[in-house]
Amino acid sequence: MIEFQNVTKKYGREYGLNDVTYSLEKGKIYGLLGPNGSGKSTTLKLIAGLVHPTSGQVLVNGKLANRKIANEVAYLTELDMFYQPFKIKDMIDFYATQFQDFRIDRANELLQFMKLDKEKNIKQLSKGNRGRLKLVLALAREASVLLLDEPFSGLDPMVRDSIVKGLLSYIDFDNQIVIIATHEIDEIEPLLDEVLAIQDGKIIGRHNVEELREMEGLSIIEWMKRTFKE
Ligand SMILES: Nc1ncnc2c1ncn2[C@@H]1O[C@H](COP(=O)(O)OP(=O)(O)OP(=O)(O)O)[C@@H](O)[C@H]1O
Repeated sequence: MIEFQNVTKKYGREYGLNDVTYSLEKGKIYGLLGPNGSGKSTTLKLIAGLVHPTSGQVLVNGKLANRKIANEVAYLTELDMFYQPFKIKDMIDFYATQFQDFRIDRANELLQFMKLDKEKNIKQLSKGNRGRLKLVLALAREASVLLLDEPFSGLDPMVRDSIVKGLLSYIDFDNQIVIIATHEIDEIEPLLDEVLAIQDGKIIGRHNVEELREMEGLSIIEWMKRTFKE
């Protein structure tokens, strides 16, 4: 379980998050949706223990989220974090030394699925293939929390669909909490259990996706247009 308790994160005078309180349960896939600068990355960084709240606290599985929480949280960042002189296989080995829950057999399977050649140098990879490699590294871990920040950026629309479907087979639906922060809502709609709308550092709406569809007849995009207008 992830708990935000009156969490504020300020960067100088700027608010990244502004007094948010909510919790997320295991076994669900959440979409964190909002415009640029709304606080999506800040939210994920707080859960990953990479930044600290200015006030309030973030708990992951009952523990304060600090650097040590990286053992339990797999985080796909929007930034390029690759060490350029490495080959893909070196990156896989490096991750295996960093994280006990990293499964090399699963990484190899994912590399095949993503059509990546282990012998390729990282610096030779196109933006799309770097995006694929980031997904491989995050999904090869058996972490209780999986954070995906813009996981499909750089991937061409032709393959996004099949990659999104492929993702499903690497998610542990009973035990993992998955949070996907993205602008590409169409592709991920079938994956999501719940959506959270974030704006100006505040959660301004939260909904179960099936209920939206069945009871209100709304797609996520329609719900968002409504939520962000209010
Ligand atoms: N390191 C930083 N220093 C100063 N301000 C920051 C920093 N990181 C984020 N902010 C500010 O905090 C707010 C939230 O930023 P955040 O990156 O969390 O938004 P986001 O929703 O992820 O945006 P995007 O969709 O553009 O990636 C923004 O106003 C941003 O300018």
